[in-house]
Amino acid sequence: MDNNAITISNLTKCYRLYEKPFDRVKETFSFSRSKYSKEKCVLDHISLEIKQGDVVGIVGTNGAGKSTLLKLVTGVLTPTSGTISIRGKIAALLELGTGFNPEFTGIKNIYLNGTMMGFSHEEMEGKIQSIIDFADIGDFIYQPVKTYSSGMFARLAFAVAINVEPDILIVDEALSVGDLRFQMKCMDKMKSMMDSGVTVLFVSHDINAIRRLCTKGLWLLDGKVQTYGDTNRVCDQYLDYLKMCDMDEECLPENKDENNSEDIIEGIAEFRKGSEEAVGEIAGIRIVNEKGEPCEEFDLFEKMIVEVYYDVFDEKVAHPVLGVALKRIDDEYICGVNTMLDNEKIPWKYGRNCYKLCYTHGIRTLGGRYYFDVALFDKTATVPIQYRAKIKEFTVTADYIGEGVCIIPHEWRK
Ligand SMILES: Nc1ncnc2c1ncn2[C@@H]1O[C@H](COP(=O)(O)OP(=O)(O)OP(=O)(O)O)[C@@H](O)[C@H]1O
Repeated sequence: MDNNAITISNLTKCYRLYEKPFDRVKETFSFSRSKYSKEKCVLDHISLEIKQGDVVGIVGTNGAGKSTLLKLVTGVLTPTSGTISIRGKIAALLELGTGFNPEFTGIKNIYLNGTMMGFSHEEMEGKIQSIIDFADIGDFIYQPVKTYSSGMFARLAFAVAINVEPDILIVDEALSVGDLRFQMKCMDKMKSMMDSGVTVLFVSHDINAIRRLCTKGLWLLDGKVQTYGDTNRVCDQYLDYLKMCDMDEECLPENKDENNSEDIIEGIAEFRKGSEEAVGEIAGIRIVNEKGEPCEEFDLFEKMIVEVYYDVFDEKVAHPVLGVALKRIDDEYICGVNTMLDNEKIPWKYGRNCYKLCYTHGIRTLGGRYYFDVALFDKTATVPIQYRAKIKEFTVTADYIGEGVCIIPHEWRK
């Protein structure tokens, strides 16, 4: 038997969209079965296995289908096709209001929620005091929830969801509601639930929270699973996608499989004499690890060597300079170095030359996709002999979850 808490197979959720409200009536009563609607699939054949104890962070742009997925898992919505099988009791924190009756008091809603989760009245009696204490909304607990502020409402919803000892907890972006102290209290409680093996599905636009809390990441793109697996990898890919979106209207995701790996293995084209006026030309670069193996992926602390191959046609250039610029996929300039600044003299002999830049202590940027620009300059490092932008892309992987642009070497002291 598998140890899945949630198994989702071929799950699809579609809506019928009608241009005018009356079109729905026309379609229902049409003898010729004419269609007056368009079908919109917001989740498209999703299959997922979520193991017991997994804490899955779900990311995706607005409208990707995250909330719909959570609502289907909790049973608030029914699928158009496909199946979901659940093992254990679910508690859910969905959009404000879901699962609560506005006319009922807080207390009555607690019992109502408990019943929906499968607890008996007696079982809920044993839990009610801890829920009331956790919510901490004073006498409002005896008032109808329609009189609550959104903060009070969130407190009650949270208090119920995390005090009923669920096997599966589902949280849709709810943490941002309520005051800071309450958020910390909830986070504390959620963390201990995660540590005690509760399965969690957690939708958030806060990527750093997902990195810190989740054991797995799920990226939904247009109702489909784009990636599911290692949290950092999923977050890095998703962030790169967002950066690309900023740059590119079409917003196409990076498809790693399309990368031509032959290029890395075969390396650089042979020396060919350039045009009359050319004095030198960059043939290409290889990014290799400590063992000299070409790599596409580096841990942020891993030694990286950039081998720059260039062809010299005119040996008379005095003190040429080699520059290497590291940039993030969204063109953010991370770090540029050149041989003039470092008092290095590069070889400049007719034919193929090579000079290597070694990042001895690793790239130390946050995880994600980056690229190099490489250039040859005159001795002042201002006039380019040749500038090759975006000559090679690569990925930085990072287990250390810092924030910002790079991880500066550091230590803590008393
Ligand atoms: N009842 C409905 N009828 C038609 N379309 C709907 C309905 N409910 C949701 N949708 C559409 O389904 C898509 C997915 O919505 P969903 O709320 O799941 O996205 P989301 O990823 O949670 O987005 P957000 O980050 O903005 O909360 C959206 O395009 C939304 O407009």
